Amino acid sequence: MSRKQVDHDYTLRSMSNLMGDRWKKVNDGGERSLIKAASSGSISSQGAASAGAPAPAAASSSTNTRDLERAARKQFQQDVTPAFVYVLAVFSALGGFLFGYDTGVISGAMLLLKRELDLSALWQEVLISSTVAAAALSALLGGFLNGLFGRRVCILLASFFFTVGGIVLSTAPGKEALLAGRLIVGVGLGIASMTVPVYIAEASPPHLRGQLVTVNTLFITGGQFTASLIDGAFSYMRRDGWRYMLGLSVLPGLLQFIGFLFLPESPRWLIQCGLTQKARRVLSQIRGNQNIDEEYDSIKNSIEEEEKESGGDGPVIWRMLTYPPTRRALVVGCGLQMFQQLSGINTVMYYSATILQMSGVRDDRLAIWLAGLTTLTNFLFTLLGVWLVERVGRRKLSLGSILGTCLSLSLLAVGFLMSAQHSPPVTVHPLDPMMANSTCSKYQMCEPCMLDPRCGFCYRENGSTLIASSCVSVNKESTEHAAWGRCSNSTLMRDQTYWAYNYCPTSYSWLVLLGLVLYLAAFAPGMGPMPWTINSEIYPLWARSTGNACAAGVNWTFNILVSVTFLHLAQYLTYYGAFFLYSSMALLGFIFIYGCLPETKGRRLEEIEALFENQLCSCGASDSDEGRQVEYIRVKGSNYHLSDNDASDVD
Ligand SMILES: O[C@H]1[C@H](O)[C@@H](O)[C@H](O)[C@@H](O)[C@H]1O
Repeated sequence: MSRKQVDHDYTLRSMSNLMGDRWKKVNDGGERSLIKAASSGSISSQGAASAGAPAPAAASSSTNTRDLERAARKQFQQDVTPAFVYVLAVFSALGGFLFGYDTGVISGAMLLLKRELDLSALWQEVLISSTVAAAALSALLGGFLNGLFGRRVCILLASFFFTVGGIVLSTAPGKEALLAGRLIVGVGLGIASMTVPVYIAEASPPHLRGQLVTVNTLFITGGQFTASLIDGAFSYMRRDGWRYMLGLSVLPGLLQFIGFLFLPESPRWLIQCGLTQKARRVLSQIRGNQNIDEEYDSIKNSIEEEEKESGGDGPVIWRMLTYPPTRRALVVGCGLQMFQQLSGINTVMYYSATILQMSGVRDDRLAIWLAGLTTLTNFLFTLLGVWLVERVGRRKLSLGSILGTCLSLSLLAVGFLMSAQHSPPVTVHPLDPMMANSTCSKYQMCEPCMLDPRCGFCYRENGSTLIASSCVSVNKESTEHAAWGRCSNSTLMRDQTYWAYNYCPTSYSWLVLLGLVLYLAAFAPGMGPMPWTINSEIYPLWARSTGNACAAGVNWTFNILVSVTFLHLAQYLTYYGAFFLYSSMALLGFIFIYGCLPETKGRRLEEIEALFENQLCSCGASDSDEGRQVEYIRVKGSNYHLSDNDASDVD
């Protein structure tokens, strides 16, 4: 399949409203082809009919024509996109919002929780990572549930888990109940993360599919931003503030649950299950006043064909692995998710507060609010992705994004390297009153001192010079203070005395800050959303839920792997080593995407399987006509050709 071609039945009703008199002005010969065929030989059965139309009109009419074409496109898209599809996408994307909210809110909640419930470091780790681990497992299980019960039931199930989890968390009497709540929320996250993109993709018309699925990632980053605002607001409430932070997720969970009691099942899943009458009803409901015969037939035919081709019995995953096109799609889908996480997004987000502290923001509260700026930047640049996805396509967007990610990670690494090379020396070595010869007092420079998780750097600042700097053991209860000495509590910390844990004061912080901003600007529009969007469209229907389940499972697994290993990585490789490593991962990701990802923009879900029929990594050869979007509308036997690229003429 080399060219996208959408063939819609279209009544003259809306077209004639639109063209009215102008049509009469340029035509006096009754109904015939309005626009000549695509200049570069976009011949199809319908296109061929157009090609036989009379010669092009004079150049003077070309401006009119372009206006006409633009207006026709607008009208066409308005008619094929009833508001219902948007309602459906927004209610589904609440799952994305909860994904972002529940993964983001925990860092702020933990600051309060650890004090109030006296949590050990192990319990803190367990509470944070249990959700991600549960999500990884339930995403895999979600594939099975999706195939069995359908997308709608799975989304209902996920929102039920979000709601119950939120209630358990906000009323938890102790850490065990908190763990139960976090696990329940994690199960919801896994199911929602794999189901929502599939559901939106299956309900959307092809020209909007990328945008609407990308909206789900916009909701993820929106959820992360909201979580940072809520964390900031409730951080002032020392007692029980965490109950509100964790419990507020009940509201969107409940809203989604109620919404989905009324929203329909995916028509594609219904057809697959043989519920054809219901599928027809749903399809015409979500396509508004459109004639759905052609779309319905095309889905039905391709399901029948797919089933014949993929053949054989056995578990879906086995059939996927033994059938070359789905095996290739699975490699691409899982590879994208893996490289998304290996590019270190969650480390960068998590580490942003420290990066800000390095830049001289010393007030804790201010650092929390400023960390909100990081999540806001992530959100705003994802918005750019929503705008770009249908304009430049998935492949170019992913390639540009991962290249930018790779370069900005290198800049971050250089920033850390410069900071390390100009690391301030330890000038005083006070004796540790508790353990006379602790390791901390042996360090001569700030860099090794801060890389050791047991130590922190205590110093005074006189203008821009550091004086009386020492490396001291950290307080075991809270990393905000030293275990002893002048940095051990706020009252002793007068006269420009500061405690730096996890970072060193540096004059190169601007470089790190610049790297952070560029990183988010590059990652968020492409590598953030594209793995989800592309996975929702590259598998044939019979393999879609399993394919998405595997890819989401890979995403969550690498998420936990990268975040759990970061501090150890930093300890062994230093910060700049860790960021250079992420940068090389992004470079590998670039090569992978360049070689293996075909363009899926504008194609019908049923056409996409053909893109994976050839050898796996053919450097995008299958999308030679990428960007050419050709849509045909049948106007009582005539052909209207909408082309993005041509200045077509009216005959
Ligand atoms: O696509 C999302 C998004 O980019 C988030 O910001 C990130 O935290 C998730 O891990 C990722 O899957």
